[in-house]
Amino acid sequence: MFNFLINKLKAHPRKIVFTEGTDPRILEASARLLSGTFLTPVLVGNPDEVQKAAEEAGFNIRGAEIMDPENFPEMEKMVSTLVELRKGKMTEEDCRKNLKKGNYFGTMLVKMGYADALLGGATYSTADTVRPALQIIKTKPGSKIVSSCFILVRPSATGENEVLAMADCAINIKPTEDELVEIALETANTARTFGIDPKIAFLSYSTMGSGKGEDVDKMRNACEKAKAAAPELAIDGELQFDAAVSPNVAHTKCPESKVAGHANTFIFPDINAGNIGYKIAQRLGSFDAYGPILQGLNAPINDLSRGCNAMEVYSMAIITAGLVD
Ligand SMILES: CC(C)(COP(=O)(O)OP(=O)(O)OC[C@H]1O[C@@H](n2cnc3c(N)ncnc32)[C@H](O)[C@@H]1OP(=O)(O)O)[C@@H](O)C(=O)NCCC(=O)NCCS
Ligand SMILES: CC(=O)OP(=O)(O)O
Repeated sequence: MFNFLINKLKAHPRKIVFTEGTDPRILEASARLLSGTFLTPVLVGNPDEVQKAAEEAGFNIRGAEIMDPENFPEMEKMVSTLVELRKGKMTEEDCRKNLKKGNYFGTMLVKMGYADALLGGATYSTADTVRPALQIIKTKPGSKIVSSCFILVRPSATGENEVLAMADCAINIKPTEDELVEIALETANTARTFGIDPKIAFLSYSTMGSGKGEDVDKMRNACEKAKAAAPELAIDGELQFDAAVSPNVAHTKCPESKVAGHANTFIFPDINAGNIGYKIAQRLGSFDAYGPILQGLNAPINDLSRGCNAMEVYSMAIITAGLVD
């Protein structure tokens, strides 16, 4: 599934920071990455503790770099760089305190070029993983917000993977109409990267006016704005999930829609729906979930679900570093 990213990394090997260097899932994924030699793990933590955790868990992490915020030779330079970046928003004392934590320290390792990418969130919450990136790395030119998308993969009976994209399941709590448009267009790009020809459904509890309410209006308006912004894309809404994915239901509820019944890229109205929706697909629908993949950020930094396993960490590391331009 991710061979295209592995091949890219083989041509340009990278370094990826893991902010939770003693977590057994991170250590297992690191050992696996080290055997591939295309991605060097940079494990944040005390070297003795990281080595001890690796030995106890039985993983060989020879070749990994271990960086300890308590003993980092360039810490003074890092503090002054962060003070400058957060001028008026963080005092020097705040910066020193924050840089003792793996999330801020790791993000600054990327910002200052010690590493190419970062993956965190095995134990940190999404907010604590993403906040340093929002504050320090910022949005890339042309993006107003950072959003996120999940790629969901399920092997099908025909042997071909079923691949879907879902957004925003992790970052923007109550996106506005314009933010939903940006989320949809970014997600279409991410979907294409993973081989999906995006058919985008703006999801709701209503199909084409069958239900009423301001949340319905928001999804319909956002859908119309997205169509106007990207007329070349297949976009429709507002659609209920059954109308979006089932040709039979689509035939009954909205036979004129070209997206309904065949949608593969789903835009949720808010994070409640999105986060619950992707976890239902993952836990009850037998989909593997890769994400949240951050979109619109100025450097490749990604989050993990705290419920992740070592194989998901391994795949997310490849996705994160493989998306470096
Ligand atoms: C992402 C999130 C942590 C940001 O919230 P926050 O830290 O309270 O954000 P703040 O409003 O204090 O903003 C912090 C900085 O991030 C920036 N920011 C916040 N949200 C942003 C977004 N979506 N895109 C770009 N920048 C953003 C702000 O502009 C601000 O920058 P500044 O300090 O340089 O001015 C918050 O939206 C959140 O908790 N989202 C849900 C996370 C979650 O629980 N997901 C479920 C599990 S995956
Ligand atoms: C993405 C997500 O839901 O993360 P967590 O499970 O860690 O809250």
